[in-house]
Amino acid sequence: MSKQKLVLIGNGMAGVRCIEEILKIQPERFEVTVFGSEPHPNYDRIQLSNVLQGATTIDDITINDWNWYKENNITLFSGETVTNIDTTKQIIYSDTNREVEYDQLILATGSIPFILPIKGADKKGVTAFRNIEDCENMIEYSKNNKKAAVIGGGLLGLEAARGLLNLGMQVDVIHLSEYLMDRQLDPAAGKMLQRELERQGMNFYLGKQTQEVLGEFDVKGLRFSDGEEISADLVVMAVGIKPNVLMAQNSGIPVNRGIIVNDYMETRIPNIFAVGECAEHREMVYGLVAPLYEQGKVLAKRICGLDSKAYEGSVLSTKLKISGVDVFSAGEIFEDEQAKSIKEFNEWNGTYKKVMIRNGKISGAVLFGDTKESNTLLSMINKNADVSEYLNVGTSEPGVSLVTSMSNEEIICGCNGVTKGDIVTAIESNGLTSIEEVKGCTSASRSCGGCKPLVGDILELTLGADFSKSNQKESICTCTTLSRDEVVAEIREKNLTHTREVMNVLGWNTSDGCSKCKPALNYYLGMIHPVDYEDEKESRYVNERLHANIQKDGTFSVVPRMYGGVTNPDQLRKIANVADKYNVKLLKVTGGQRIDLFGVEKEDLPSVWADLDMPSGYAYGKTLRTVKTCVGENFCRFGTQDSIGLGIAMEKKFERVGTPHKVKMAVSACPRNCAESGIKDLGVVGVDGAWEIYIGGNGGTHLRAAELLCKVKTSDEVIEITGAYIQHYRETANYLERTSVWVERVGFDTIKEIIGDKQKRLELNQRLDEALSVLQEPWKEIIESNAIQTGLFQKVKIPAISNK
Ligand SMILES: Cc1cc2nc3c(=O)[nH]c(=O)nc-3n(C[C@H](O)[C@H](O)[C@H](O)COP(=O)(O)OP(=O)(O)OC[C@H]3O[C@@H](n4cnc5c(N)ncnc54)[C@H](O)[C@@H]3O)c2cc1C
Ligand SMILES: NC(=O)c1ccc[n+]([C@@H]2O[C@H](COP(=O)([O-])OP(=O)(O)OC[C@H]3O[C@@H](n4cnc5c(N)ncnc54)[C@H](O)[C@@H]3O)[C@@H](O)[C@H]2O)c1
Ligand code: SF4
Ligand code: FES
Repeated sequence: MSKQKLVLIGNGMAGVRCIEEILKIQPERFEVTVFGSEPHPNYDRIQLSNVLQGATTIDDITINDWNWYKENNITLFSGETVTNIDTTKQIIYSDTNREVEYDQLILATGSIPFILPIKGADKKGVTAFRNIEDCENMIEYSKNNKKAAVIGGGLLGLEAARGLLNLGMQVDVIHLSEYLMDRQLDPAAGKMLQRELERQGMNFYLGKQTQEVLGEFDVKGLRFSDGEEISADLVVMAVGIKPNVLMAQNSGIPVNRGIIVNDYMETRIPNIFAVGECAEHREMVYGLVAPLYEQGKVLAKRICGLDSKAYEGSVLSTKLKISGVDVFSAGEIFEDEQAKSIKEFNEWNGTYKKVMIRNGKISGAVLFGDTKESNTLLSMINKNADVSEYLNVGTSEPGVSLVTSMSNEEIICGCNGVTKGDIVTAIESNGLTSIEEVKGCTSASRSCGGCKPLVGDILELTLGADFSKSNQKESICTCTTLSRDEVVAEIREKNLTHTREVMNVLGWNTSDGCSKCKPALNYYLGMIHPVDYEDEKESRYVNERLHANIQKDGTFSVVPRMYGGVTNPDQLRKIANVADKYNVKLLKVTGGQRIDLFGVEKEDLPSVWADLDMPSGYAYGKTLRTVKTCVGENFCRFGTQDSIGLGIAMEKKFERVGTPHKVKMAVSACPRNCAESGIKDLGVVGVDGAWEIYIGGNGGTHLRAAELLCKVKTSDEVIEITGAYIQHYRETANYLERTSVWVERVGFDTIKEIIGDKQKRLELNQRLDEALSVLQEPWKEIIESNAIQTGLFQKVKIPAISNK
């Protein structure tokens, strides 16, 4: 019997997922043809935000590569748009004049971004944010332009804004409503979100209607309806989307806002179905993958002729994908006569929780600052749980994973609708041992990736001692299948000495590597060959290349070192003189007890350093940042030890050496802990004639208390332990892994055992001393090199060497 011809129009997330579901049920039933306007294989659109934010690359976001189509005998016409459908003859026509017959046809044409119909919207520099090309354009634009304006403070606009900040642009967000994410949050959460994003560097214009894009050919700015104008080199429109239905409509398929479908995704024309953002079901169109994937499952069964449950609509839930901002919203979010809420607001922690109740049932939730309960709440909303169930949920003990107390019905992966029970069953019946295997088997973590940590926790819970998080093989980037440990082992074994050589010898699938692997390889090579390796500056991030921190207005901040946070009148005078001479816009005492000079022009940096004549504080570097100290025995009534002396000695000894990520230390002379030793990568606390050493603390976005490693008597012992700890971290952590994450991954007890071993401690210190022995003061090196100044700081300006 000849196969039925199944044609899919739209090679996006919803359509291709539906084909996958069909292949799972009846792999041989159809001859499948796919048309896609975009010249790419099926990719994860969700991850474009992460690409823009620099957390992943375009190469990493392919869901099904070209081979997948071949392996499944699917004919793919990519970069080809279907222009018309003859619904009587059952033929489709494309823009290359191709004609293809179908027995069954799926429309999955997605949405198109809404572009405000205002004057100037067609100028060069105005873009939407929907596909790979938009993303690449923005990245390209950011290289030569400084100011971006994002119109729309919804999910897409804010994720785009964060990406543009990461790309070094100054970002204004223009929003119609008085508070952000007005479709997903209430005003309280919207305002909290605004404060947090302002802290991250975004600037907001709220309650503003954009009237015109200014500029002759290129964008120069925006004018609002109240007459106010702002300047901009790039304008991103993120004001919503509309279902892409024109071609279907012109072909006579009934359309309202979207293509009208029933509970089985059937349109009103025989043998034509619609799925995804282009479909309108019970007067709803959806713009998130979870409902689209549910629709795809129902349609797959229908098309394969199996009895399927009707699609009855979905509860919407969203999380904002911006690092350091936890926001969750699901179901209904506004109170009315029947819908009441339970609210908890913790101003101190900056957290907010609102749980909505309609007719005694949980009907929605908004979480800000702490989204741990999001999975539990989403499950409750989905099953219409009674409010008593919510009130009886206990909080999990600190340090115990949330998944321990979750029931099997609770959803772990919101995007793909996968429950804890599904994952546990898959692990047990298929012998799965890694997140990647769980992803392949259940689809959990396959879309936005936000549920990965919970999947890891379920593996650990189910496999117990057989599961080791540190054994999870993850390649360092998509240029290679090798993990960090494998790459490091190969560099050592084959004595590789350059990044290019590593890429060639280890069979990289790209010629130049990518933004993930290049700096990582540069670090690993430097760690392995500390004396001979010549640092590849071009592989480093901009702040490290220029030895200063770029600010949102394109100027730089300069932080000279002040050992142990101690300064003197001479240094202060020099800083004051430099501030006057170079019009420094802001002088600020940092959390690390030193002085930051903000607003220095790039070309002035070498002269500023020469005039300061102080060492670099490495405030930009992946190395030791500061050793914060309390006043200690010299002045404090409670101090019994010399915290300042020890802090200065540590800072002088360990400064400049490259580490996988930044390292912060502190020394307090008594348990009152004025230097905050408990939240540092390494913290020292004076107690009864001894020093306690704590490791793995973090005071940043993922707050973590440091753990007590050991107690020693003398300052020399502190320095010896610290040296071993730093070197062990240098040798075993992944590039860009903070000690707080490393300690958890490798295991505190393992680290304690290695540092506790006298011989190993000695060897680690010897290797660290070798690395320390060749380091130079970077500012001095630049001041003395004409070539570096010309190459890196544009204007040739030879500063006078200080006559001190
Ligand atoms: C930056 C960004 C971040 C996002 N983040 C999230 C998130 O965190 N969570 C979430 O759930 N959702 C998120 N979304 C939304 C999610 O990506 C979409 O809901 C999903 O991709 C829609 O799938 P779809 O298949 O319906 O449409 P699409 O993925 O848009 O696919 C439709 C495809 O059809 C093609 N096409 C259209 N017409 C034709 C034609 N006539 N002929 C041939 N091909 C055609 C289009 O070119 C397109 O490739 C995000 C979206 C963006 C842009
Ligand atoms: N994390 C996520 O889940 C995520 C991330 C990105 C995109 N998406 C999806 O992508 C789609 C597009 O996202 P979106 O944020 O563009 O849509 P949206 O509709 O959620 O938000 C658009 C926002 O723009 C505002 N707006 C409308 N007109 C405006 C104007 N003239 N000036 C200023 N602001 C205006 C609206 O008030 C609204 O808050 C949505 O379906 C969204 O769910 C989801
Ligand atoms: S930590 Fe103790 S010794 Fe140091 S300043 Fe505070 S109270 Fe004084
Ligand atoms: S929650 Fe998005 S992939 Fe699991």
